[in-house]
Amino acid sequence: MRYVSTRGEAPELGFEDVLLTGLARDGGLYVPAVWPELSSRAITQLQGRSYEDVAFAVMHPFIGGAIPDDELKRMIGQAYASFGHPAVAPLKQLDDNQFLLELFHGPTLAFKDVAMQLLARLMDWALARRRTRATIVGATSGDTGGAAIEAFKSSHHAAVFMMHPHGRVSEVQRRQMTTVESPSVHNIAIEGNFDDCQAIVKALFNDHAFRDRVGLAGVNSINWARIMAQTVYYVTAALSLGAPGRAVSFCVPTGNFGDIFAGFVAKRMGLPVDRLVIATNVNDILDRTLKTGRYEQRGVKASTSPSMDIQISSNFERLLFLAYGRDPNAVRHLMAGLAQSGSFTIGDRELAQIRHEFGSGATDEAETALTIRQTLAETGELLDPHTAVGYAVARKAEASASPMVTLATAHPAKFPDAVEKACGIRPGLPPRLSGLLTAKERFTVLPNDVGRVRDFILSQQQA
Ligand SMILES: Cc1ncc(COP(=O)(O)O)c(C=O)c1O
Ligand SMILES: N[C@@H](CCOP(=O)(O)O)C(=O)O
Repeated sequence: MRYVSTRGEAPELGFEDVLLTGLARDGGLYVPAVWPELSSRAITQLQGRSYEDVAFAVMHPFIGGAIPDDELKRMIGQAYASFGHPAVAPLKQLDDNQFLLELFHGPTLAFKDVAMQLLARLMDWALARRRTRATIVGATSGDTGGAAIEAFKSSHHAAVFMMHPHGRVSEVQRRQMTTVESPSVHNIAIEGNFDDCQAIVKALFNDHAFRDRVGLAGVNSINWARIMAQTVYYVTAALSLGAPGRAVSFCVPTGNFGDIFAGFVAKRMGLPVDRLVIATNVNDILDRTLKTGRYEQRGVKASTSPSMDIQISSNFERLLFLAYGRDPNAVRHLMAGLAQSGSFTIGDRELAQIRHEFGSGATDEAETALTIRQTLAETGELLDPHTAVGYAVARKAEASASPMVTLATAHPAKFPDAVEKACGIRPGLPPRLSGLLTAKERFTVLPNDVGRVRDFILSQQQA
């Protein structure tokens, strides 16, 4: 499989290079040059198979011959062995037509574990094979950071520098990052929001001298392998609900647009997906974009679903590339507009195409809390605020014959204050995390300044 940049000015790469490269050298994001096909026959053959078997079948075409089959199977097996549910991503029925896809059974209780547990193994394997080291720099609004640190904390080949917005993640999320004791883990609290952190990551990738000097790598959804691994659970969910004979819709709590883009990839491959519904919190840029055609940044508002407090959705660039017929000139033009004025307008034809594939909806804070309360009363299920945003939108989405699956992206125990305030119940952490709230924290506060972050990374590497 070959991969191309959305901005068309970086070299085409194979899977292993894409895995270790992160952002393309032209500032774009890598996407496969063609979509592998998941035929009806192939989907039928996956019925009744384990998560690990489906993962191998779905991901193999993206990896091609880059990793021997037995090695890939071993890494998939190890990645999901630590999950607290044998199905890895179990499906739960809430109502006649409403389902939850529980993606929080991994070690850090959020959907990020699903891809990150595998990504760390793939990257370590590739780095060991090349006898080289990587410096991972990431940005998190709360969950990517914890998942990455957990997955890479024992890596012999990578150091992790993770930036989170200072004071804007939940205490559990922060502590899952800052209490991990490992010489190769460095936490940076940026005096800014998630968009600032992500902008610093991209600026460091675009500093080619720095990038080459430290062997920069990415574990955000910039990295194609993250999207690839997230595609798998759309397939397992659809299989459970009757694919290939029955189409399924998905409603996805959305921030950086990586998770729902993975669903779009599954659809492009041939999975019978009916609607893909983008659910946003008060940071509703994507909902507004779908309704008006104008992608327009406004200030990030802090919410009870902090992981979705994002205004610049990195992966939307991948969708634009596809909507514009894989035209990198169009993407460069739109991204230049975003950099200059904080906005761009999508062409009528392209907007119609996007609307054909995606629906959208937004919820405010009151509706999120109400959804937590009502869902508990009606079904006994305790939702985290991100999942509640998704479920609120799923229930409002236009009626469709297909089952609607909301992605349950985090465990409520990661957001005990918000959940307790909404419904009076304070969810407790699992026993294995009982020491989290008293463990010693380590992090460095830095201003929202790429130069200061660069200097910090270099100083830690020399130390
Ligand atoms: C719990 C949770 N839900 C939803 C999202 C949004 O996912 P994405 O950024 O892939 O759109 C995130 C952050 O990524 C998250 O941590
Ligand atoms: N919500 C995310 C933000 C980063 O998203 P990613 O999918 O690009 O890693 C988080 O929790 O950190």
